[in-house]
Amino acid sequence: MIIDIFGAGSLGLLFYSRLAQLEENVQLNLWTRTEAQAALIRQEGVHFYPSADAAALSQSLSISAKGNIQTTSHIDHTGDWPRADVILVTVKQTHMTPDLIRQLSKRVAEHTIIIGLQNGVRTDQLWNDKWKVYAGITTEGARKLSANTVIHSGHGETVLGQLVQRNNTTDTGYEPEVAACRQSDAIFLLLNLWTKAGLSASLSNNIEMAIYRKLIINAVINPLTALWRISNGELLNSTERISVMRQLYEEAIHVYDKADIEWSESLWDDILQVCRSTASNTSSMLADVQEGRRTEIEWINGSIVEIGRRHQAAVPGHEWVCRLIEAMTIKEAD
Ligand SMILES: NC(=O)C1=CN([C@@H]2O[C@H](COP(=O)(O)OP(=O)(O)OC[C@H]3O[C@@H](n4cnc5c(N)ncnc54)[C@H](OP(=O)(O)O)[C@@H]3O)[C@@H](O)[C@H]2O)C=CC1
Ligand SMILES: CC(C)(CO)C(=O)C(=O)O
Repeated sequence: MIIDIFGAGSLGLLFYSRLAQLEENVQLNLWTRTEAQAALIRQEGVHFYPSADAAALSQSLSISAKGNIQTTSHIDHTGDWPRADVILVTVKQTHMTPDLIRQLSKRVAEHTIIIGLQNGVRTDQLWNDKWKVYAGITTEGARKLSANTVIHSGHGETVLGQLVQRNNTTDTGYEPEVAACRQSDAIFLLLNLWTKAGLSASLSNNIEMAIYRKLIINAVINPLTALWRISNGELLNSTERISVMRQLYEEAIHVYDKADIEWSESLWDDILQVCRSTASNTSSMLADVQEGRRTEIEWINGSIVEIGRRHQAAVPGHEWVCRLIEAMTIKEAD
């Protein structure tokens, strides 16, 4: 099986390190942005900490480079390479440019499955509608320490479900009846490999619900941790913080109701539980702000604002956090 990974950041290096350890007949192609990173990984491989505890004890595994490690700009010179069976897209929403999609298209054949692992949702039409695109909603935690060092900081699970794209007349951009879609054999092979690699994954018949559940979790936790510069667990340390979280939550479910987006009664408790179970985490948005990188706010709270706008539902809290976060990072943005 040929598996391409686009983006050698935290998640990309995690999947690469896990899959590279398999004895199975897997051809890996890892696509980086810079030649410096590709050269370093080709030369030294990846230093992989399989857990946060292993990182605390400085016990990393040395993963030798396996397969091809190249920059995405090299992709135009790989015309005769066999196309990928599976493409894991592990760049951020901010990196999903038309140029990246064009480069990725060079690796796509009719049978190729593309799995996007981004947080947040897009309201624009990104993918070629002939491609088999899946969403991967993951609670795995990964943290890149250097260009070739990564920690598997939290063991979670990944839910995969096929997105059936349709035209722009809908709220979500995707058909909900994914159960009807024929799941390709490659996805089952991938799930099997994923399990052998020590990762947990399953297929969902209602990926929409998983996507919008994760969206609210991120929309409540990420901007507030970034604004207050606190860990996820510290959100629960005062009633004032919890009441701001609650406002964002209530605005979001009001929008979901107006837009007919399904949500579960346990959602508020789920958010509190994520704060507890990832208590020491630096949220990805706080990490972006600390590093001066552009955040994914536009695809997280920004999508809630956009759906609210289309359904005349007021979302002042989400509008404010978008403005506050955008103003925090704008001068550092690349
Ligand atoms: N990390 C985690 O635990 C989780 C992350 N997610 C989601 O997964 C996505 C990825 O997150 P994460 O791995 O943390 O992000 P990172 O920023 O660590 O990784 C993104 C990588 O994409 C690379 N990249 C950017 N543009 C290109 C390009 N044109 N060609 C090739 N590579 C490129 C970046 O390279 P460079 O560094 O050189 O710019 C970077 O290494 C996000 O949407 C995030 O919200 C979801 C759940 C958990
Ligand atoms: C679930 C959560 C909030 C964990 O940190 C996350 O997905 C993120 O930081 O982006």
